[in-house]
Amino acid sequence: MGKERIEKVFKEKLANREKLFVPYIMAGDGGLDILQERIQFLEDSGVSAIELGIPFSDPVADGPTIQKAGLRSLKEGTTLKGVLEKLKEFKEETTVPIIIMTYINLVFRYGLEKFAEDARVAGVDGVIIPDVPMEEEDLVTEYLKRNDIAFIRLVALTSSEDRIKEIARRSEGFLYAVSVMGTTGSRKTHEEQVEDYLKKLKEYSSVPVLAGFGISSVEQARKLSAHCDGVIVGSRIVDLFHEGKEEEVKALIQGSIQKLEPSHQE
Ligand SMILES: O=P(O)(O)OC[C@@H](O)[C@@H](O)c1c[nH]c2ccccc12
Repeated sequence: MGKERIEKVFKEKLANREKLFVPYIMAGDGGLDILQERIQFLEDSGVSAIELGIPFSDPVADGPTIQKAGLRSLKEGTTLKGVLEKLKEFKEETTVPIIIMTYINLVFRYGLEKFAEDARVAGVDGVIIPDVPMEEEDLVTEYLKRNDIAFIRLVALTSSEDRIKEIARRSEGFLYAVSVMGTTGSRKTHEEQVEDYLKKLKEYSSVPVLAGFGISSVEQARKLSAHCDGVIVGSRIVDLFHEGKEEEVKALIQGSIQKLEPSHQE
């Protein structure tokens, strides 16, 4: 359970020459009653962990797809408390690591200490809180540490070398490399830049490095994970589930994992 579960599962998959795949889903999109079934489906499809979003009224880091999913979920009456209670109900049957993604406001409202404790009891292994900067993280990490929950850190393409080094040094569970693709500059230059960035992160980080943001196809997932340990896919998965295209979700996951053939030197 906890941080060790993430690290153990990831290590086993990597030792088995699989790339890591972490889907993001919005908790309560379609109602909390389907959460267990959805987690089970993803687990059976071979994911390495699940990033479970908590809906929030002011999701500053979310794109339009995830914002819409958040609104649907809020309409269903989803709360942080409700999600943790639901997870707790079936935690004995869940073997895939669960990572909660929430904004700090919701955590403050819940109570930091209580959140960390209730998350542990619910079987949560890690959390992502994108609006807590490195300079202010101690407040949160103290409680998470006590409950053995990994605080997953994000790095950006625009982070300075020193900042990248420091975040990588502190990383737990895995390092989330925000790798937005195809926005500025020529495609080639951009790809080279992302490649160097991921390679650098790999060098500094003692935990696996996963690339996320803007990945929606098997081709993109394979391209990026060639330079790191795997990928995180959010919006595409959220859309496919919403449209009822579960088989496409499975195909995206399984195509991206691309188990590597053992090399002849071994
Ligand atoms: O949706 P995308 O482009 O596939 O990117 C993943 C992302 O949505 C997911 O990890 C996420 C959802 N909300 C966030 C807020 C901050 C950081 C990350 C996230």
